[in-house]
Parts: sequence; structure tokens; C-alpha cells
Amino acid sequence: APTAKLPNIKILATGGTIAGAGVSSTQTVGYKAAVTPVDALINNVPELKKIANVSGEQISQIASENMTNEIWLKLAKRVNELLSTDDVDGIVITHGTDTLEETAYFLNLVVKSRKPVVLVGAMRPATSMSADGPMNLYRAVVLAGSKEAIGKGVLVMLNDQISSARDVTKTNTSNLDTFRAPELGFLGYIQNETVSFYRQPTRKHTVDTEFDVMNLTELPRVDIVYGYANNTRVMLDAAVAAGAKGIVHAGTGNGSINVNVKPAIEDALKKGVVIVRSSRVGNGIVTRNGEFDDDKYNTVVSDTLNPQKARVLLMLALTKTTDPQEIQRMFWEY
Ligand SMILES: NC(=O)C[C@H](N)C(=O)O
Repeated sequence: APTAKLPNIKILATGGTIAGAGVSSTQTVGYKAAVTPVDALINNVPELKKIANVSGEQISQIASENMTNEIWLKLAKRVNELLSTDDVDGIVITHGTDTLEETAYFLNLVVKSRKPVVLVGAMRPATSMSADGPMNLYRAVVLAGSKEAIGKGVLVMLNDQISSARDVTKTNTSNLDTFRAPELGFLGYIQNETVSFYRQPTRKHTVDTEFDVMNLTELPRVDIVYGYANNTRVMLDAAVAAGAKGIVHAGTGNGSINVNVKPAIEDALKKGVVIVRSSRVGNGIVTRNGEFDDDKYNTVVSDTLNPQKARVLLMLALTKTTDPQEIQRMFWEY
């Protein structure tokens, strides 16, 4: 029977390497992701029973490079449903690491609760020597059951490091120490069962956002177009032709745009496509009216959001408005 004092934590599983399996104990890359079901993940860490009343639910079973808007909506709705009851104190979401930061930021904008929501993954499959999944899962449950995590927005926990969904990104293809918010930093650490926070998000999240996905069945199409030397307008035109309602331009440097791409941006804007200027650099603010006259063109800058997170916010923004000024306001707020 559940112990009254322990927090009730729901584990929602989506797949990823944390549920992956290799062919040998030394295989740490090239294994198969998303094979172990959620109950087996939980049973594999019997220590969980000492810190929480845990139960699992399988939302999807995919490698996270295959994440979709549909799964995001299903996941967000389920998180909101569960957190609205008194039976659930916090949620842990097991997820592949490739798009974990995108799912985390999406939930950060649409979860309507102050209760902890923690995304966790692994870089090594459970079959590997020194697998990181079991300890990451344990620490994620510690965090989701902690008072310290309440009201901090959606959190990411791998490698004993706590990060904010907004700022964290995957920085190494295969190392355990991959989730970082370069320059802005971690929110805190976990040692044993002790959660220590040193900072908190300053941007609006969860209960303070204007986004509501509960009645949505789909999200507007937003594509990302990359900036590089010798660029042409071909990729941006292709996104418009495919029906994108918004395009994030992953610009060079401070969001600069190649001279050959600018006419394609103007044509897209005339068709009502919303253009957000982000940067491929990975750190720093994209300056409004800096490398590009945003006031003249009615383009939007991504602030410090990387292209894949700017895409998440732009999709949600487009569920409310197509007004570039309103959308710019959202990019300053979230
Ligand atoms: N480490 C991982 O989880 C990588 C895997 N490709 C995924 O994102 O599902």
C-alpha cells in the first residue's frame, strides 16, 4: 500500500536511449533506442519505492528524433490532466535526448501547474557498462518529489545537473555530460537525495503563460531554414511552398541573413508567413534591428532561443495570433 508521507510521482515514458538496448556491455553508440517498456524501467530501479509512490504510463515508444507535434499534444494534455488531481504530486517524463530540450520547452509553455515536471533521459542504454539511465531516473524522481522544484518551470535532470527547459541544450553527441545551458548555467545539482537550487528562471512559464493546448488537435506548421556560406533562397522557398505558417531562420552570427535569401524572406512575408530570426551560434541575444531591419520588414527576433526552441514558441504563438508585434512580445516574455 502507498505510504502517506511519500510523494506520488507518475512516470510518463516516451522512449529514447533510457529505454534502449545494445548488443554488448561495451556498446554505447549505435544501439537500439526505445525497446524497454515503462514498467520494466521502474522495476529496474527498486530504490524508487523508498522515495516515492511511483506508477508508469507509456505515452509513446520512439527514438526522440521521431518526436511529433501529435505526441507533444497528447503528452501535454495528459500532464495537465494528471497534475489537476490531488493524486499526483509530480511528473517524470522519460525521453530520448535528441529532442528532449524541445519537448521540455514545449511543456514549459503549456503545463498549467506549479507542480514539478522533470524530463530525464540517458546517453547509454541500460545494457551498457556504467549505464546512466537508472541513476538519472532515480534522481529525476527525487527532484519531482521535492518541494524545491515547485514553481521552477519544467526541469531537465541528467548527470546530477538540474537545468531549466528554456535554456538547456544538448551539447555533445555521445558524452554523459551533454545537457548544458552554455553561459547561462545550471539551476542546481542533486547529490544523493538532496536537491540544491542556486538560481531560477526569470522568464514566464507554466501557469503564467497565455497558451492553452487542451482543445487543440494540431499545431501550425513551422519549419527551420539554416544559414551558411554560398546560401541561396531555395530552402526558404521550399518551406513556404510546403505550407509553413512560420519559418525560423537559423541565421549566421547575430541572426544575419545572406543577401540571396532576403528576397525570399520578403516574398514569404507578403504571403503572411511569420519569420523569426534566430542564430546558429548557440549563445547570445539576436538583436532586433541589428543585422536586419526588423521594424521595416515586420520580422521577429528570437532573443536567446536557439532555432529548435524558437520553432516551439512560434508554433504556440501562431495558435493565438499572426501579428508580428504580438509575437515579438511573446519572444521577449517566454
Ligand atoms: N541518447 C538518446 O536518447 C538518443 C536517441 N537517439 C534519442 O533521442 O532517442
